[in-house]
Amino acid sequence: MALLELTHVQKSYSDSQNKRVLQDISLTINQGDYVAIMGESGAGKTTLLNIMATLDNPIEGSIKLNGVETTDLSDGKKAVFRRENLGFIFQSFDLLDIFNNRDNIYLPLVLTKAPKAEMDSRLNELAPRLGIQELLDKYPSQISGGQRQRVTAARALITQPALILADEPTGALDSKTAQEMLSIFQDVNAAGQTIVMVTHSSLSASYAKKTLFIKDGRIQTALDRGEMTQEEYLSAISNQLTELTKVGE
Ligand SMILES: Nc1ncnc2c1ncn2[C@@H]1O[C@H](COP(=O)(O)OP(=O)(O)OP(=O)(O)O)[C@@H](O)[C@H]1O
Repeated sequence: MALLELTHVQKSYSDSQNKRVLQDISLTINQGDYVAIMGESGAGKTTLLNIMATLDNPIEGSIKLNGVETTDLSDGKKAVFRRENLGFIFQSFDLLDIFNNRDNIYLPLVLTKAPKAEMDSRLNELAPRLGIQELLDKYPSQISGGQRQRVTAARALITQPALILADEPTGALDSKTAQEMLSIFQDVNAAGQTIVMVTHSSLSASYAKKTLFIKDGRIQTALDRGEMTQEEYLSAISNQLTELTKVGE
């Protein structure tokens, strides 16, 4: 079933001489997909993710999430829609320093008036997996960037959203913690949640089921993992990235 459908999406920013940052993006993400988005710096990956997230509007095109045309929603409705359908692991969507980490993680559930016992039981399951038990009573300003990233992941995962959107989720993590985060993503994906992840890391992308390569605001190519082992997929992704940088040289 199509969870997210982008049709002929175009984007330019008014302060960049109307250069098309996204040229003509059409893609479908089905329920249960795990999609990595790769491409060089400035290719348009974060812009695309922000548009999928309803945090930014395209200048042309349609975005349907769960069958709802999100470009037509008012800002208030978009906020409710995001809360009900999406989980964000974005650096720009940082934790609030007025709350400790536990309350930051609970916040999206508090907004949906979830019972406290339910919040506790979900956090008790997530916290050890993300290695954040010791951090829950601290405040975001008291922990490192990588630790904040893990707390942010808990905040995104605790609502069990239909679609998890992640921008460089392993960027600030050491390799062991990065592997942990990716294995959690694999588990939640196996349990039916859909993930879209922007990454510069071929290794991170090799955990996904499909990788989209963006160049100059267009999807240049897509690579399905299919029956490949993770090692074979990693090598295919690395080769594709090399090809991508060659084109137009
Ligand atoms: N708010 C903005 N206003 C003006 N131009 C922007 C804005 N955000 C991004 N851009 C421009 O749009 C283009 C695509 O940026 P985007 O951040 O989407 O790329 P990216 O592929 O995510 O890059 P990176 O890997 O470096 O994060 C770049 O040329 C960038 O300078």
